Amino acid sequence: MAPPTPLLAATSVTKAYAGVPALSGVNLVVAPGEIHALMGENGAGKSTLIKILAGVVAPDTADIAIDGVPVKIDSTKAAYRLGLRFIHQEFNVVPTLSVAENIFMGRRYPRRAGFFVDWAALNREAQRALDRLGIDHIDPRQNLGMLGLGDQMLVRISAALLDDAKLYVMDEPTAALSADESQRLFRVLREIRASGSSVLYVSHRLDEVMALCDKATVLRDGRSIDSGVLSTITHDDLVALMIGRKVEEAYPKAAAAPRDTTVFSANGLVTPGIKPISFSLREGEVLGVAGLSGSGQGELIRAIFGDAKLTGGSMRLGTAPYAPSSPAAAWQSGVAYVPRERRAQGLVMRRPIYENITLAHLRRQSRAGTWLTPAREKRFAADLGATVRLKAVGPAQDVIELSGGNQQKIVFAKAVAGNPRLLLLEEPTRGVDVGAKFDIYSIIRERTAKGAAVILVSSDLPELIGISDRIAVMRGGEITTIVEAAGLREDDLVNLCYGRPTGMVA
Ligand SMILES: Nc1ncnc2c1ncn2[C@@H]1O[C@H](COP(=O)(O)OP(=O)(O)OP(=O)(O)O)[C@@H](O)[C@H]1O
Repeated sequence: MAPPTPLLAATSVTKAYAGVPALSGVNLVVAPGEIHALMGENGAGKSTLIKILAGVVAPDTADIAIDGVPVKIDSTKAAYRLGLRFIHQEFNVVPTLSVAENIFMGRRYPRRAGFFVDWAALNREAQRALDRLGIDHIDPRQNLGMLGLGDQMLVRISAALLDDAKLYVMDEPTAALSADESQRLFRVLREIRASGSSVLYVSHRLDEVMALCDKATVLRDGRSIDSGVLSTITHDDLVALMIGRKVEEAYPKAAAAPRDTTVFSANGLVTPGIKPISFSLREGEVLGVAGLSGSGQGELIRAIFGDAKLTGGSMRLGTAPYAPSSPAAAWQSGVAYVPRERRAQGLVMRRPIYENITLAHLRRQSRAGTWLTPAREKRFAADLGATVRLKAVGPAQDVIELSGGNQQKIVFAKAVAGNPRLLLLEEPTRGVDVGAKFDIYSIIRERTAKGAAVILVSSDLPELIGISDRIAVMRGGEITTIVEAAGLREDDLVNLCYGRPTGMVA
């Protein structure tokens, strides 16, 4: 029997940026009614390929057919008309508009008398879109900007699901979602598959891909390496295809137990987003922070980083009182921060890599008595880049030209460069490929071996359990419990996040 006509066939896709190839003759074939994973390490070319399908980036060459018919995708409108829907990592939303207006963005609003916007109908339709994902905690009338990142992602996904399409393209949709929200998304994606439409799914979370997707296409260095049915390949072989080497995927163990010296303590800390919080951290200790999105994790980190108004309580760093008036003051005290919104908070996008890495350390470096020359800065950045396996043309390349995962590696490299005493990490491996992820864990271990303490906020539960010594669970702006990470099961942690007893099957 002849194979069915592919829903999407993209062949010989080539794209170079300023002469540097990002894609070299890539092929991607997606059948109707399948969830197809697009995989590859950071900088392999996944986003470039997706942007070409979305009509955002013009390819140098590409033959694209939908349902066997050759098409030209030269604008986002053309992609939309062809039945393609995109949910990107860095999405375009208008925070000052309502959830409903964002869901209907780019579409015709429901109208009364053919002229006036029918707001009631708009909100009703938006609610229907949210219902599909089982979302009942978001009011379509509230401003999108009031929502956390995870909820904003849910709104975007709801918008893409508003009308039936042929192919839904999702770039790391679960990176900002809680475990429960991810499960709801997967249920909808399976419904889409059952209806005969398809999903092209990009994720660095391999377990998720193995459980959800039918087939995968693997890119490496801008070339299609292989493509096939996922049930016929092992997890380890898939990693080896992506990275080109075997990767040790065990969470590195700490060289020694945390020492008894206290590095940091919070005593009754209160801000507008958190209720009194107290805990202390020892030298070499990693404290994980778990919780449903918007439970106060971000507020806690910002309070420690001098970026929130304290209305009560106090902190100590080592033996001295610690009350940073600004993030700059926190850096100066030896507290470093890897923010989750790297574009907004972590990077100066239109400046070179070396400036981004050294920016925060300028004073410390020049105070050491040597001039901070560009050559020295570049050398420093190149060394740090190598430790996180940065894929870039060189340290002088602008950050905006790097792939998402490589940008995240720079934020991390910048944070550890100054040998901080306290390292605040929010989703440090979000968007980072499996090889570099384990390099990042090793660097965390190196720091703790030298006595640094770490606070790790992460929605990746295996990571949280694998790297933390203890895990603080947050709910409604307070720490409800702190548990030992060793031996903790993922579903018990999920139950704790929901305030349910452990041992329950979610
Ligand atoms: N605007 C640009 N200018 C120059 N080079 C670019 C530009 N956009 C992407 N590149 C380069 O193209 C290559 C592929 O990047 P791409 O973003 O497609 O990777 P990716 O597979 O999506 O990675 P990630 O998993 O990190 O998101 C990278 O080497 C990147 O630096």
